[in-house]
Amino acid sequence: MEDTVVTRRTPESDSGDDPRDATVGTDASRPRSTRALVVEGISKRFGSGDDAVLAVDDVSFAVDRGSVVGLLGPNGAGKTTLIKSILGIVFADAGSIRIFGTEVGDGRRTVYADVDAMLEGARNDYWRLTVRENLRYFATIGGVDPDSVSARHDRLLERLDLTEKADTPVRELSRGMKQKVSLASVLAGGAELVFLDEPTLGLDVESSRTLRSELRRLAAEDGLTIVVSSHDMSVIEDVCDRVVVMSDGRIVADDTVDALLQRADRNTVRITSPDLDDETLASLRAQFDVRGSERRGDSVRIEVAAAGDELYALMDHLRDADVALEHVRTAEPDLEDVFVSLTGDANGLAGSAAESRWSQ
Ligand SMILES: Nc1ncnc2c1ncn2[C@@H]1O[C@H](COP(=O)(O)OP(=O)(O)OP(=O)(O)O)[C@@H](O)[C@H]1O
Repeated sequence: MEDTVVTRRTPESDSGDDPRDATVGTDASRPRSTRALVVEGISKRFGSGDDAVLAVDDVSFAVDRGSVVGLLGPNGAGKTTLIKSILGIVFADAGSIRIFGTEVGDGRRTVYADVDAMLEGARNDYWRLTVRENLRYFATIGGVDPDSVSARHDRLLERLDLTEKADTPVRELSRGMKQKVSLASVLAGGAELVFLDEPTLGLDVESSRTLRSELRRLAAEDGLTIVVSSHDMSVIEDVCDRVVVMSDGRIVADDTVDALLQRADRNTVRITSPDLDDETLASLRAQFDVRGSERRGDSVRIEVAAAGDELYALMDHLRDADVALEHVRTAEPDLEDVFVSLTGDANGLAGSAAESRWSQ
């Protein structure tokens, strides 16, 4: 199980001895870094010569304790390589990583004591063991006496709607339930920093909602620090305080969800009409920011980004061109718009998320 980090952090390893890590001194002998994670100048190249791929290119960012940070990027942007570098599964070529103030990479596995991960939407749970046995197992290999955290396990099972299945072998569960067991297992040992790659993959709407609210609660009430990677923008928008966007191995944005949304300050208008012929479309494109057009039966549907006055001008233009408006809808900009404008990638997104705002 390469994604299971098993060692315990020792008091001396939590020294927070780098001045760049702010510390809070609840106990003078054991200052706690307010940074759960500091990544500086990480680079990783795979292969050599013409076949070389610079998967991660001089990446730096930091994550505060108790915050939820989203890691976004199109396929191949370098997210998994970055997370694996942080976890010590992949060895970076350059840069440094500090976890709770302690440098990774000097052989001290203890730095990973309070870190755990669910990679690529799954975890190697033991399918022959029951749900509760899995939680106890992962607590044990995390260095925790499972009896001492049984109340925590009960709460996790309850929050994730798994109580009724607590004594059922994992192999008998649905895919969505297995996914929730994976998450519960990651949290079973009391890790303080967790990496979740596509945590809602395969979950139905209700389970996804439950899991999102549980992640928010764990961060807000238990001080858990979460780095979550997903192609589903609605998950990121819902759960994360901050978003780090990667493209071609580099960070192209690192900001709060609200600040990122403000970058996309223009609404999108979706207009359907049978009169949107090639000539009219060309005149619209010359004057407005037409984001797309699509034939739908006898009509054409276009999407145009337009703010206040632009919207009036667009409507005037359509009236002057005798374009009958069959259907008009506007949508607020969302994280997907920001993502596409930052990375130029509209394909790596969850289709349902891309369409959902039009039905709101
Ligand atoms: N072990 C490897 N050997 C060679 N190339 C690799 C290896 N792992 C990743 N890469 C390459 O590094 C780049 C970044 O891949 P990575 O898996 O980190 O991206 P990602 O953002 O996680 O993508 P996805 O969203 O598809 O999971 C890609 O071009 C990928 O092909």
